[in-house]
Amino acid sequence: MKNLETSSMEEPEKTGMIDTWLDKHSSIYTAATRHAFVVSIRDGSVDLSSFRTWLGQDYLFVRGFVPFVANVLIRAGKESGESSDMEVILGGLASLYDEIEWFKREGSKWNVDFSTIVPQKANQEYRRFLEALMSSEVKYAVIMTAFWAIEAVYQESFAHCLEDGNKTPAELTGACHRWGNDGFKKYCLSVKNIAERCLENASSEVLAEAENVLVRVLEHELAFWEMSRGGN
Ligand SMILES: Cc1ncc(CN)c(N)n1
Repeated sequence: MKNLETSSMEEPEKTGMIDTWLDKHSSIYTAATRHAFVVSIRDGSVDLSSFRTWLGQDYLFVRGFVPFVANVLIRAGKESGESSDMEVILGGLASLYDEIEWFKREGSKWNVDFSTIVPQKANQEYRRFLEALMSSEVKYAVIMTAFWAIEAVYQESFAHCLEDGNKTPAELTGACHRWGNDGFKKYCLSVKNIAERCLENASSEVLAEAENVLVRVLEHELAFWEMSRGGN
């Protein structure tokens, strides 16, 4: 993913609520970021019909994710109090244009006709969840936590496919680089730092809601990988 680094300065990683929650919910976090489908890409044993299923379903997901990120952007403009939030989110939104174009190229490469694909249950449920998060009742700190988790699962998963010792097939490295690259990692860290800043000032009710939403994102991500591995 390109154009996501808004500054050449390294952003420090802070320990805060999100890391506490990831420790507490480490089994679902690991399940979402080291799923058998991802591991099969890394070890080269991936079933290409599963990859094609993932590709088609994720294309549909990303089209639903665009309005979600646009909603986060609007909220950042109105509610954040930090002007730099908007730049970070705008960078992410802009890169989704490239992402959709990338999906279309991959669709042609893998003979996946997106116009005939219908969203499977896990995809529909995830998209419904995103729609509910767009409600104005949902606090900025909560939506930012969800946004970070959605991006971070892909970053962690695909970066794993590029780590030393991988046997990722050459024709799949493009997908892995899209979310596993360093710029995307830094972007995720910027989003995490925004979420952490908001959580520092949040009430106990908002903290409980953010923790719950974080776990629910991880569950949806896990179900999405499971759906992909199901193939067809
Ligand atoms: C299901 C899913 N989750 C996250 C991402 C990363 N934007 C994605 N493309 N698809």
